[in-house]
Amino acid sequence: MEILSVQNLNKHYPKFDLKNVSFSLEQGYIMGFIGRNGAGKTTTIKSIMRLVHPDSGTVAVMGKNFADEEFVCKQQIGLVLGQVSYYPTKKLSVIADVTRRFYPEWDANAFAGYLKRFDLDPDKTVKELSDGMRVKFALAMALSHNARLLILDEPTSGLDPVSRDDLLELFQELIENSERSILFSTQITSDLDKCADYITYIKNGEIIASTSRDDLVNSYKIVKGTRAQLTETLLPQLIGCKKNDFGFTALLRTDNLPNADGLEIAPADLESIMIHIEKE
Ligand SMILES: Nc1ncnc2c1ncn2[C@@H]1O[C@H](COP(=O)(O)OP(=O)(O)OP(=O)(O)O)[C@@H](O)[C@H]1O
Repeated sequence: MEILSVQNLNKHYPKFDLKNVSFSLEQGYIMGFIGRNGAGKTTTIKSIMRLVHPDSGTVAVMGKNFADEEFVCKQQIGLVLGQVSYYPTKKLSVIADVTRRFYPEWDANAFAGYLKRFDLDPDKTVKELSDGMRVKFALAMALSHNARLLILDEPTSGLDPVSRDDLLELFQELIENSERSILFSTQITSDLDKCADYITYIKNGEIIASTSRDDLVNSYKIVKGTRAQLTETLLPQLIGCKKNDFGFTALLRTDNLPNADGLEIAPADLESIMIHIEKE
């Protein structure tokens, strides 16, 4: 079942446009949302949640139109925005007490269980938590109102590699029974190599790919060659070609491999795909 469907979202800012953003996410999967700084990831997430008003477009959560049934849709979503701050001087237990009033499905036992599991002391204040603990606290809250869709804006930024790995393992565990899905934006593409089933890639406010990670990665190759191998036929097919004194490195669509005879060919990963596409 489609847990999230985004169709033709548009949002105009004086110096930026989100243009016809469309993608969808099935239940039971993790989707990574990538793009350079300023590409429009947060604006997309905020437009989905109607924290900013999109100029046009529709969002559906489990088949329900978000604009028509905002309350019902929001019950299904756990949103964790970057730099989760809440009220720094309030205790976790107090914040949870306020939050639970907005969620009829709030499960106090589940909340206590997640606090224990994430090693969070309810008597601590938010400012006493590390960045990783703040993300975990936000997740504990989202999971305690039984959110089916977790939308996380850069949840792993600012975390050390071990805490990031911990969190990625948790994400995978959270989708294990196929009831939940996770959409998370990140700059750290290696995190997505580890856990994302799907990738949505936004560039200058436009979605340039939304597909399975494997399909995306397999549809490109990294090619290297000498200057002499940079022929007129090959050149237009190279994406983000970087030249140096000895030769060149570029991205090539796998479909165009027949034109790469004699070149050194290596698999692409998300980072190299992004770097070459952005350089183009
Ligand atoms: N309230 C606003 N008013 C005007 N412009 C805005 C507003 N919010 C965001 N923008 C602009 O929209 C563009 C996209 O910003 P957005 O925060 O969505 O990018 P992002 O992909 O999340 O970037 P980052 O990875 O740096 O967080 C930027 O050029 C930003 O300056």
